Amino acid sequence: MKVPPNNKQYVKKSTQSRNKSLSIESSAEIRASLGSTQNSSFSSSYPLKYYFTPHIIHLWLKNLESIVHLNESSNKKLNSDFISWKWVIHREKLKNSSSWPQLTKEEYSLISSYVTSFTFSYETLQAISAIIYRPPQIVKNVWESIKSQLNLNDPEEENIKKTLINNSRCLISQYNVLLEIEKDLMKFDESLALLWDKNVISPHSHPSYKVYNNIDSEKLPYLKFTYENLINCKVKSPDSDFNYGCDCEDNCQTKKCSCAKDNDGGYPIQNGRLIRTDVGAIYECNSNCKCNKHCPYQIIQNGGKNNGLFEIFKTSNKGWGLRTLAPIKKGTFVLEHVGEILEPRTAKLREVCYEKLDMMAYFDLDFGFDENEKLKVLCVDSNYWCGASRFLNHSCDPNLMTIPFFVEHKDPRFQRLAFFAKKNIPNLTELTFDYKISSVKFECSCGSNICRYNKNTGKI
Ligand SMILES: C[S@@+](CC[C@H](N)C(=O)[O-])C[C@H]1O[C@@H](n2cnc3c(N)ncnc32)[C@H](O)[C@@H]1O
Repeated sequence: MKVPPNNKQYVKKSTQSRNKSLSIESSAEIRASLGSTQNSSFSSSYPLKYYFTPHIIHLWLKNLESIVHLNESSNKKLNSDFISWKWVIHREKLKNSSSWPQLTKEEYSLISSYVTSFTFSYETLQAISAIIYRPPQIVKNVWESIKSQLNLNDPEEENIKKTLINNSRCLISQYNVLLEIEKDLMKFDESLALLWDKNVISPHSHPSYKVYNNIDSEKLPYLKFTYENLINCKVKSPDSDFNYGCDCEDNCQTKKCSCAKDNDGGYPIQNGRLIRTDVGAIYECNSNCKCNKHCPYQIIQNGGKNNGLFEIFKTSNKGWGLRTLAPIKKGTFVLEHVGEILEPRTAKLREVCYEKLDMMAYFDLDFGFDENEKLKVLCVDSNYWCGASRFLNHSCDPNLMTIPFFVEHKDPRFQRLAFFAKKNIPNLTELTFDYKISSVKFECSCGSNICRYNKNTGKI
């Protein structure tokens, strides 16, 4: 079985941490919830993270999200059952057994508690399967037998459809996605050991960035490249009160422009360069404004698609990295950090999964929010849907810095993230920024002589 040379993917980029409320014991559990009984192939001495490509993790998470997003009260019961020690221990035991033992009384009564309080649905079935770590078919059989004892109707295909239709449109679209995902995951089950075999996994996605590897034979993982944020369907639309623009008749040539005034101390980019670094966030003109794209307050939004200037390359000690193929002047907008925008509950769920796999790939969009407003804070996940910035490594002496910015929606939740050059950056230099990780455990290979994590130079 082949194991990738370096599959450490991410570290947490936000300084704010969240509490755990849902625990995912192992991916085998999810496979079990999808009907696989071949859990023995999964036990191995290799850490779980070695088995997962960003694509697989993405599919896996999507499936899990559809399970836990039923409704508030259903979720409460499902979550508390999922994390209760009783079922955690139970799952551990089942994971180590080579065949499925007979259903226990406790498992039966757990299923029973759902039959009496929940409407049958595909999602509930999967969630129960995940809690007790049994294939959904077993759970379904028990569900049906309990229903018939209670003299209730058997779950029919039509009933399932009706339940789904009664739920939100979002859930219906998820149902189809779920079926697709299930197919994919079944394939994944069969070829688990081959996942990292270069002959089987050829590069599927074709980023429009150059890719260069003179270190080893590893190919770029299968990712979905995007230039714009993709908004997850569970995220509430921006508040329309914040969709406004300026009335400038002169293409914003005077400082009277109301968008420019949104910026503390005035619009901070002049002649294409950031003139102040103490800006909280940058506000730009947008399609609601009377100006055209030649207005001086539309710099970031017009520079984001410059993908010819970067190269994704293999570093000797940090996995893949990103470097510039042209010199960059201090203060220039370099690129936007894009990915999938998630609402806090989905983000929290993914965080738990990523933590288990020791790979974090998200930014909290928390600029301007205080500690009490965490439930409003959206998050960018760039594990799978991503831009070139996904490959930016950490440095304690970075050449990039992040600044939030707003264009179309000035709704504070929908802030976007821009990387600006902190210094003049010569051609072929690796682009880096400071992840601001507080953990002492971070094994930093930035190589800077002011490295905070290095025993000799560090302060952390
Ligand atoms: C956002 S990803 C960057 C791209 C990554 N190198 C890759 O190959 O996909 C973050 C991950 O890169 C690696 N990394 C980034 N900066 C690093 C550093 N200074 N020292 C060691 N590893 C680093 C860690 O494995 C981290 O989890």
